[in-house]
Amino acid sequence: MDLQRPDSYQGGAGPHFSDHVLHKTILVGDSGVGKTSLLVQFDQGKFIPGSFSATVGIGFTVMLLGDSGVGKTCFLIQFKDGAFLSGTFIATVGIDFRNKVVTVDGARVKLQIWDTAGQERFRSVTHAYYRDAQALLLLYDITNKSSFDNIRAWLTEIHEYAQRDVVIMLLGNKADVSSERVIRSEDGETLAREYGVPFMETSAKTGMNVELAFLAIAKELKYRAGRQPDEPSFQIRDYVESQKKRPSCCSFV
Ligand SMILES: Nc1nc2c(ncn2[C@@H]2O[C@H](COP(=O)(O)OP(=O)(O)OP(=O)(O)O)[C@@H](O)[C@H]2O)c(=O)[nH]1
Repeated sequence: MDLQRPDSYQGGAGPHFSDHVLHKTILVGDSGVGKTSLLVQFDQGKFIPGSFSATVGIGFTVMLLGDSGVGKTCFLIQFKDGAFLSGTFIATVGIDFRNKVVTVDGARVKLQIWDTAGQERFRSVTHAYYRDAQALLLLYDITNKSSFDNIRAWLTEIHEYAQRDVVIMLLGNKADVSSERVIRSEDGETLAREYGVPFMETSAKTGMNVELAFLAIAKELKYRAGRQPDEPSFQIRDYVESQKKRPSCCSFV
């Protein structure tokens, strides 16, 4: 396999993405062969010895789901690197992943985030990964009605393939494109309430609520993993409602 960095790649920390080209590559192989180390070496130009998750102490797996083109890859890259991939849209093939460590109430929590292909033809591949996920971020595109209409079908699949107590969050992405909005924020809220899941609108372009989505998930999972006696109870829906930002302009056509 010949891994070519994009022309704009300069090495080191920080985003260096070409505006026009996005290469998507999947690393496959048995557990422990060094897929993560290879990815870190390519991304940061260094080898991190020892077990990453062992060093961090606590880790969770989060999966991004939703129709093709809703912005899952951009959402992940905005969270991981603080950059937005504009330009040509290249659909994800199969599954891809990134790690990021976040700090929750003073503790370091590693999130391993799986970016799945939204296209129907990859569904059987992605189903195989559902059971390993502790949280699912389910995205639709506020400018694309069918991506919203398909949320019920996604939830049916989730109930069929995922863990019974998986944490689910519904996200209406591309909230920055208010002029092309076709799904009202209230519609997202109503659907989320019906299924008892937290909801917010996000923008992988501006970064609105992107970090909050992952932080809320990390808080909920850490809370579930081992609540300390003096720790107050954590309600993810209340937390999201109190913290989320709303799009500044709410024009609706
Ligand atoms: N304006 C705007 N565009 C976005 C946003 N998120 C993604 N896009 C654009 O939407 C297109 C699709 O984004 P991707 O992140 O590749 O979509 P995906 O959900 O990963 O698609 P699949 O890999 O096929 O499942 C790209 O052209 C992005 O630039 C957003 O928040 N705002």
